[in-house]
Amino acid sequence: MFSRPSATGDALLTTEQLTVRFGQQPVLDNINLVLRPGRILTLIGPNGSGKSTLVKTLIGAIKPSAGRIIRSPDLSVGYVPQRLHLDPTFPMTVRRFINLPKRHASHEIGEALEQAGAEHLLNAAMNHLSGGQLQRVLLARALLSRPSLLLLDEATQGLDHRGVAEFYQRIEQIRQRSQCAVLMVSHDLHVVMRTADHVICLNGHICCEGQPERVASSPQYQALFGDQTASTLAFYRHQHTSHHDEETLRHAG
Ligand SMILES: Nc1ncnc2c1ncn2[C@@H]1O[C@H](COP(=O)(O)OP(=O)(O)OP(=O)(O)O)[C@@H](O)[C@H]1O
Repeated sequence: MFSRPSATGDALLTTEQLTVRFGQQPVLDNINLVLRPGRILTLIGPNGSGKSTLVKTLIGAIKPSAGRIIRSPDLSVGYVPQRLHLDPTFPMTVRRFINLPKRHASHEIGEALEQAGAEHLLNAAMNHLSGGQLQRVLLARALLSRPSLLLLDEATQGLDHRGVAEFYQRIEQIRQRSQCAVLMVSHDLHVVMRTADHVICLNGHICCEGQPERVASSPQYQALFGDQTASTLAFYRHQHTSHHDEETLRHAG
């Protein structure tokens, strides 16, 4: 599981007292986390709480002001960004986009697109993709590096409920198939509470973390997400009660 980095063991990536400032503005303070193979860690937090900054620091795009990141030699990162800025006047197919900056063999591209549910989009124009289709293409591109760690920064932004559920299902299938670790930034509190192994609630610093129910019932979480807490917890309990009932029924049957 994720734990404080006293013993990093088989960790893919560990941060120790990671701190980021933009000029004089502190954005991340004393972040300690451990990412282990095959686990799903979800980052939640209000707007501006430093989630994207943390992800960008982990991929090396932002230099920490203090602290350090320890990366395993086995670490290979696949990154799905929050946004993609493409010049709308510059036509580009998915095939071409996915071969940037490095060309890949056709069978590898086919496999990555299939895993991401985007096999039919190979010859589509990038600037004609819907939000959900674009996310799948970005996911396919991230999978091409055969990541041991998949980093997703609000990958479900703009998707409807069904799109969100499908996306999370797909990530779970990918995790099971490749045993990669997943770190995702999410505002989908309901889904987070159902799918994450470990949740970190960020607000410049880690204000609470642990298994979903523990986080959802913590005072720090409630202070940040108060109005959403009751429904999130109710949803979580309903899901678990339903699973429990199914189990009981199965055993009884
Ligand atoms: N390059 C930058 N230069 C200066 N300030 C920045 C920079 N990038 C982010 N910030 C600031 O750092 C803070 C954290 O931003 P960040 O994007 O990490 O938050 P977030 O939790 O991902 O927010 P959201 O949920 O809205 O995506 C914000 O106050 C933001 O304005």
